[in-house]
Amino acid sequence: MREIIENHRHDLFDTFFESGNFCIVIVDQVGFISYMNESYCRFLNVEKSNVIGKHVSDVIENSRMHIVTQTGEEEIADLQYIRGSYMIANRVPLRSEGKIVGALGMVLFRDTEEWLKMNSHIRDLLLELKAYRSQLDQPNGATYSLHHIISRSPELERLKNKVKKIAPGDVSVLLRGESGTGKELFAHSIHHLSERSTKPFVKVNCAAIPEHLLESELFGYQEGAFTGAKKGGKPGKFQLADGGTLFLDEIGDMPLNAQVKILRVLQEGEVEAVGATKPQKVDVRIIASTHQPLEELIQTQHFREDLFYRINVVQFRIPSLRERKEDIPLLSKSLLHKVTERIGKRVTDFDKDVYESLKLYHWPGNIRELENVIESAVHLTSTEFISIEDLPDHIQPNPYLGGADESLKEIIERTEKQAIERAIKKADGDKTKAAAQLGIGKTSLYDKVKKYGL
Ligand SMILES: Nc1ncnc2c1ncn2[C@@H]1O[C@H](COP(=O)(O)OP(=O)(O)OP(=O)(O)O)[C@@H](O)[C@H]1O
Repeated sequence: MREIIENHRHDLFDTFFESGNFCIVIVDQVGFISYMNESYCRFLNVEKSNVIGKHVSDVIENSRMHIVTQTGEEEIADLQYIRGSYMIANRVPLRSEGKIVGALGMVLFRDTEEWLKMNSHIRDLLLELKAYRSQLDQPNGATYSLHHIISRSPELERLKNKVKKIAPGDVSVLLRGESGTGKELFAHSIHHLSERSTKPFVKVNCAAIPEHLLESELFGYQEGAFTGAKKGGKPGKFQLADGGTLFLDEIGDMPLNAQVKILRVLQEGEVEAVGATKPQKVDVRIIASTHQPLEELIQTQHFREDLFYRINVVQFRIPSLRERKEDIPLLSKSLLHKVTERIGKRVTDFDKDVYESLKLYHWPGNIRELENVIESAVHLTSTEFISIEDLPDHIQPNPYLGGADESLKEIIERTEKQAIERAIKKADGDKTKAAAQLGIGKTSLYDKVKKYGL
């Protein structure tokens, strides 16, 4: 930096002072002009050669440069009436070896028009920023995007890539997978990546709404539609999702009569609120999810085939956690971070053998279950690390099973040795008694004692 200044002092001076639209003037300690750049000369309509050496008050109307050299106080963004309008200027005293040797003046805006233009430009940008901020603050219902889906397995990476491809369109998506595999996260992510991302994302838990309320929940009702109906009526989930995405969670649990009605809305693009006299246009993208075998439900007439084809345009199967065990360490770390942040306890990692145990378990509840296990371990641990003992019993490795790389013969022999040892100890060294307790002959016991060197 220093080198640049030393070596190119003149060029730098010219670049800064002479280029662009800045108007710059430098005066000595009593206010005589030592320098005025081209831009300022043009603005004042004066010749450079004529102004150097003149007193600033003779050249610039209402100048305060000579005052600043006296007061030693800088004046920032000061309004100065000049050539019929106000300009905005900075005036800074120049010091050398502690003494004021002059002052530098710089016109920021040559008239208030220029300032107003800039002002309105900035205001416009600020308004735009505010609009974006309020859009972000106004939750549209979709909180998660693809980067919240933690994974390293090729299966999930492939899935994420496919999601990126189909998200922008309007096709209906059916998400399948066991409970807790992350279907809802994927639904959020699809919405986020779609052109509807600024519009609402509305979730309907089809399994949780009582059958008699389903119709009014989904399609809304008009004022006075039934006793107890709210004044002014109530919009349904379809109306709330208008322009955005409707996520039909657990669609396999939806009653048949509601299936018929949903199908009609999807076919006609219109909903009829309970008690309404005419239908209302709605534009929603459907994402449905299920852990149920819909094809079997169709066979047993619990799910309508026509609705199935309507929602099953693109289908994704989210693999269970046991099918992607390589995701477990990364997921566990990320969930540990999430849990510790939520409950405010400092726990930073897992002992190495914990990862092994987590990989051996079959995770019927998938990631939701993993999160619960981690949360309980965080509560139980008294150190910064989670150890095997902090895991629930059913996840702790079975001591008889041993490590994953042991052969069946090794596991059997190790277990046999431990059982014989324990029986002999229990019988206070009486081998006849120990053999009887184990249900084997005395000779057989002696052979094994010899074999295992007991
Ligand atoms: N890949 C992942 N990375 C991080 N968190 C995940 C991941 N997958 C799922 N989760 C978390 O696991 C929990 C269950 O996920 P989600 O609700 O999306 O599953 P689901 O398949 O919709 O379950 P259900 O069928 O029971 O509704 C949530 O807390 C979610 O944040």
